[in-house]
Amino acid sequence: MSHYDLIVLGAGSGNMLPGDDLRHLRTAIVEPDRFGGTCLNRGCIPTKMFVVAAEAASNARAATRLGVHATVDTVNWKEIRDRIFGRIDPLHEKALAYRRENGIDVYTEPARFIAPKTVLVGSEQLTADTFVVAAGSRPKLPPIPGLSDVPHHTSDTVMRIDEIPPSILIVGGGFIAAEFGHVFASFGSQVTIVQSGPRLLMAEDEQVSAAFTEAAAHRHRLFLEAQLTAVRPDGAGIAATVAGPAGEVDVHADLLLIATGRRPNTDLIDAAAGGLTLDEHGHVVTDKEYRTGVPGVWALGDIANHFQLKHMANAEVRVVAYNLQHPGAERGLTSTVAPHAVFTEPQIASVGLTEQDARARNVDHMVALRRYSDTAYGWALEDTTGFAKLLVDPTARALLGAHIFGPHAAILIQPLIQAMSLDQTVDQIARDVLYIHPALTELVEQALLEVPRP
Ligand SMILES: Cc1cc2nc3c(=O)[nH]c(=O)nc-3n(C[C@H](O)[C@H](O)[C@H](O)COP(=O)(O)OP(=O)(O)OC[C@H]3O[C@@H](n4cnc5c(N)ncnc54)[C@H](O)[C@@H]3O)c2cc1C
Ligand SMILES: NC(=O)c1ccc[n+]([C@@H]2O[C@H](COP(=O)([O-])OP(=O)(O)OC[C@H]3O[C@@H](n4cnc5c(N)ncnc54)[C@H](O)[C@@H]3O)[C@@H](O)[C@H]2O)c1
Repeated sequence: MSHYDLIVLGAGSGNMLPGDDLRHLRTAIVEPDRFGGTCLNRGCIPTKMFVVAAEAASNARAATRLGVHATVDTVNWKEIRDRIFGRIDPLHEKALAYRRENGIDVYTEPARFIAPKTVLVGSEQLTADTFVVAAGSRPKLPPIPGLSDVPHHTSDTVMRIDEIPPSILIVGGGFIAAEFGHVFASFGSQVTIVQSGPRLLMAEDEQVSAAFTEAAAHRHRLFLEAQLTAVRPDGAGIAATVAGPAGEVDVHADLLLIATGRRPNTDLIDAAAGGLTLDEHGHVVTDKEYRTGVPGVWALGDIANHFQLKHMANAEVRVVAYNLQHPGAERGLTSTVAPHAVFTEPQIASVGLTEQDARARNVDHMVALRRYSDTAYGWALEDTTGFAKLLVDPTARALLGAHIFGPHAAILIQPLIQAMSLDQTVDQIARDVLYIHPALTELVEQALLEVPRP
């Protein structure tokens, strides 16, 4: 049995916790897989590196409408894949060696609680005064009859395949379906998406979700309000029965990708044996300062929250690191504004309330909308579908939510996130700030100017 001041379970976001300020603590990190966790190894980073390559192919094809006649001769998947993972894979060994060189004990088998503040790692029992539980989440597999008998992928494995599949069937209509649909379609695959809901990206503002679903229908074969009721081997690929409003349809695909959400790894760490309380979705329950119900045990990231976003996990690490150093003066996140982006085509970014949220919660609101095509740079781009939509409190004239659908949405939304976080009014950010002409940021300025004045 070894005892530590601090044990961190999971070296995804958890690996950022032991910094200079906590160097005096005798620390262990338990990570059975790769340092960097989901985001670095099989999430944000590699997906966006594939998206960069997808955009290069997609932009080359789209340039024709501007009079630039380029063709995409070949997409060399192996070259793209090996370049991406050739950059990512060495980082694990470096991070692990760095931790060990700096006096941190690293355990490379999974941990599971056997009692509050006691974990079993391999055959070794570890105890600590302080635990930070950051063991993340993993893909959830739906109960599709026949699934265990056919080859299938999740986001964990699909980026390591050897060839671009001529056709791909994606089950699910969320972030991962939208991003991988874009990547594989840009690389020449025929993409079919089977989504249980009536639109793709159902959690987005309904106008964004509807516009994206319409755009996706031009690129992919879509089955909405549909389920896979059976799947079986078919040559080197699979055949699936898709049941939807139009009845049952058989679909063949060379590759099957399941993207129906993720579940927290609380079962893997036996959170219950550790005395941790779980919510109805299996997440560890914490207070606003990220304390669990067990004194000295903290939890952060995907295992503890519903955001499932890396910038939220990063912010939580900073808060927990602060709280470990300031007993009695703990704090929560300084901003409760949680933005996100979907790196698909067209790009999507969002912060705050959607219009359907505002209606459902009876929140008094005004809506302002500006199209890309009505701004100078959007006009130059000849964009036909993009828009920025704002929800505004008519009394406080503060932003309640912002949703952008179109090129560079993830960057364009940043001043609006700033405004919400810093409690600026729409009038301040519309009129007290200069926007560079004719940059695309004028979309944000002009959307703000569309907000009705009292
Ligand atoms: C395909 C994909 C794309 C994404 N893209 C984005 C994006 O663009 N932007 C964004 O903000 N977010 C994105 N995300 C979400 C983001 O990756 C996660 O929110 C983030 O990585 C969560 O960090 P975490 O530290 O909580 O978990 P993780 O990074 O998953 O780290 C948890 C670690 O715990 C380890 N672990 C598991 N079991 C045990 C155990 N028993 N004992 C000890 N350790 C254990 C795991 O091996 C893992 O390394 C994406 C996710 C996916 C799947
Ligand atoms: N850009 C980003 O920030 C980014 C990118 C990728 C993933 N992520 C994170 O990863 C998480 C997981 O992504 P995801 O796309 O797997 O989940 P998701 O929760 O975004 O979407 C899951 C979708 O699958 C559908 N679905 C569920 N069961 C189904 C079934 N049996 N048949 C057909 N459809 C079904 C749901 O209607 C939903 O639309 C996200 O919540 C997100 O936080 C973030």
